[in-house]
Amino acid sequence: MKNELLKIHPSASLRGSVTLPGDKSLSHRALLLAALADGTSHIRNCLKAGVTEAMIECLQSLGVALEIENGAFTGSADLTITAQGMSGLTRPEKPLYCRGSATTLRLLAGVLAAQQFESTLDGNDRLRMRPMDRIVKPLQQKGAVIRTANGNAPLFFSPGRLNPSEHVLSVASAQVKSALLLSGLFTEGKTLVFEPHKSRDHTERMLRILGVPVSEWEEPKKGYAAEVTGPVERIPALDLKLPSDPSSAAFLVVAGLIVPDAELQLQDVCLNPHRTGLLDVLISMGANIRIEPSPDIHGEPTGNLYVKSSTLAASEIRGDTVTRMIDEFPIFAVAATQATGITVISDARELRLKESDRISAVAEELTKMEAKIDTKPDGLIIHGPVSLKGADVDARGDHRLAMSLAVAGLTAQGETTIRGWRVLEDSFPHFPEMLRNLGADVQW
Ligand SMILES: O=C(O)C1=C[C@@H](OP(=O)(O)O)[C@@H](O)[C@H](O)C1
Ligand SMILES: C=C(OP(=O)(O)O)C(=O)O
Repeated sequence: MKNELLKIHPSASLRGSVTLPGDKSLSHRALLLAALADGTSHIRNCLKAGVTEAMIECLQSLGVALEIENGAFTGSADLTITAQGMSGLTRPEKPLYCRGSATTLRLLAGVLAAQQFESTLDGNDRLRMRPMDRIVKPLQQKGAVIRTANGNAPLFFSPGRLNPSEHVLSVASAQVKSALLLSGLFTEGKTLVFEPHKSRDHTERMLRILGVPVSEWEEPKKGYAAEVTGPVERIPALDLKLPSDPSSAAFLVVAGLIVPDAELQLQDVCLNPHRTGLLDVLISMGANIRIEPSPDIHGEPTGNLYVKSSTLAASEIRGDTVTRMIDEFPIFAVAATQATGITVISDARELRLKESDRISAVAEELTKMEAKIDTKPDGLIIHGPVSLKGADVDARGDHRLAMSLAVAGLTAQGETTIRGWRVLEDSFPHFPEMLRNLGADVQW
């Protein structure tokens, strides 16, 4: 098949300034809250990629009117969304298909659990393998009526009455926390969620700027609390310009560090403190990254990043840092192959439950490029620095693995070919083009 392979050759230099697509997590929340708002919302710089297209299609099936203003597939789009308020969604005629996006499915679950109509949430084969009990059980505890296929998608929702509830999560998860807080908007009384480490708090921040109070505190035994009180009668229409995605920025940050003569500027990146784990870790490893903060955008810290080629030293990562860089481990592993010493990642069992088993997949694919990586049940041990060798590698249906392998290819001797690379269109459709514009030798 034509264009089946992405081919990468080593790059001596990478230079330029880029604006990345809108943040994936913020785009999901903005779309969903706009679908519950009163009237017409405007979302600028919304991520326009596979995962948000899934959310857009699901919302259209729920009766929400969406217009994509600039139309072009640029990685971001300006959207106009017209909705009928908190009780304005309508019964979908067919199952809502979330492709491979757990964020889409889990956030929607929180809202569908509260509707007075039946609906079904489903996804692709990989999403059907990911654990959904983590949202289904607490939502059932609140009174939601949900049937599953053994704790996995598809999820079948029937009308139920939601009760106030308290949940103590065993693993920090912004998707689970957000699903519960969203269901709390439809619950008479309090919905309270504790998590052991604080995960990204975009839902809390966005609800607050829309005038919905969210209380947060910390308790010694139960952890970090987030609480909403419902029912919320009305959400005003949104008018938001979203900052760029730090998880997409991560690929260019690492490319800028490991390519020999590199100097990159990344504009308007979301710097929510629960997303900046990778930057903190890389800086502690000696990375030449300058962060220039700009004024907050709609309650989210934002800034420009300046990255230059660097010499890295190995690091140990565990605990809440894992939560703060949960999507960045595939690309972090590439950086660690170039760092002097042994990098150890622990407490990261969750990585086995993402788009791929990111512990095995990262180790196996980078080993094909002659990286020295051992796996543990809860993480990776990476020995560096090694001279990577170009190889024939596989994205395994995981957008973040595809882009990480492409960045590894920029420093590998010879040619790296990536099978199944188009999966990167799930979150960053213009990544290969952007790399090429910065001076990389990338072909497809
Ligand atoms: O809430 C979100 O937007 C997300 C939360 C994280 O998942 P978990 O909640 O499963 O940790 C992250 O991996 C995902 O890409 C986006
Ligand atoms: C894990 C991810 O997404 P999701 O859980 O939404 O599929 C990701 O984007 O890296």
